[in-house]
Amino acid sequence: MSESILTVSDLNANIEGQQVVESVSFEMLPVGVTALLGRNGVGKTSTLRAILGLIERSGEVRLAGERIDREPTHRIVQRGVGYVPEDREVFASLTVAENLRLAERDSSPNRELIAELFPDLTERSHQLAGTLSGGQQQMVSLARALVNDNRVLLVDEPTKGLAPLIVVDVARALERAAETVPVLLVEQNLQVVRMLAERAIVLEGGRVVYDGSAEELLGNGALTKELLGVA
Ligand SMILES: Nc1ncnc2c1ncn2[C@@H]1O[C@H](COP(=O)(O)OP(=O)(O)OP(=O)(O)O)[C@@H](O)[C@H]1O
Repeated sequence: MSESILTVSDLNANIEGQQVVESVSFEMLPVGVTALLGRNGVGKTSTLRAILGLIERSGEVRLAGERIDREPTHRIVQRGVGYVPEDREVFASLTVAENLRLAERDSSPNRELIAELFPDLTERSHQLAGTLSGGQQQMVSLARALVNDNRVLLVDEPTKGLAPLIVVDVARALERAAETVPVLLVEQNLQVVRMLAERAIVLEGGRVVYDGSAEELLGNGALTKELLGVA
């Protein structure tokens, strides 16, 4: 079995004095997509933000065996933890090309991979990002992370609020991206989870309540209803 790329042990996090992540532990294999699931407000986004040091937290986080939980966020990112936040942070008044250039931190950015994964963005390289559709902005957001070599990519609800056809495009881009970098994916759309993830970790009240096969979870209607609140 391959070694864990991301190991989270007894992670706790608070927002304004409220504990939002409670003793979360899991290991992530260095391949494919691991889905981080759970009902609204159970602490999925907070878990990603705690791994990145964006909120107050305690516990251990290791990247390929090395502790990163005592480092500031910019160092964690430099070490290769890519982040695609929930709110598609693009610079609206800059072009697509400028958005990508600003994200480049490696001396040899993955421009060919971006062109291959997102041909539409290449065509729109001179368009202002603020004039793109939600789906296109999500592609820019993903491309901004993939332009650098990451060891792991944390992606938060990439298909939220997108039209069904665009959801499929985003899922395909993620599937292709996951061939180059392991992805920890927060996703509410279970069709997307089914398509992409082999493994699922489910949170409830800030704690891990399931860690196992995504197929087994989603194939078990009663368990899916119990843990995710949907049939
Ligand atoms: N900025 C904030 N200020 C106060 N409370 C917050 C803040 N951000 C999150 N919380 C609270 O922390 C808890 C966990 O939120 P979090 O966003 O991590 O959950 P989530 O599982 O990602 O939810 P969702 O699926 O709705 O995005 C919730 O109770 C939420 O209300």
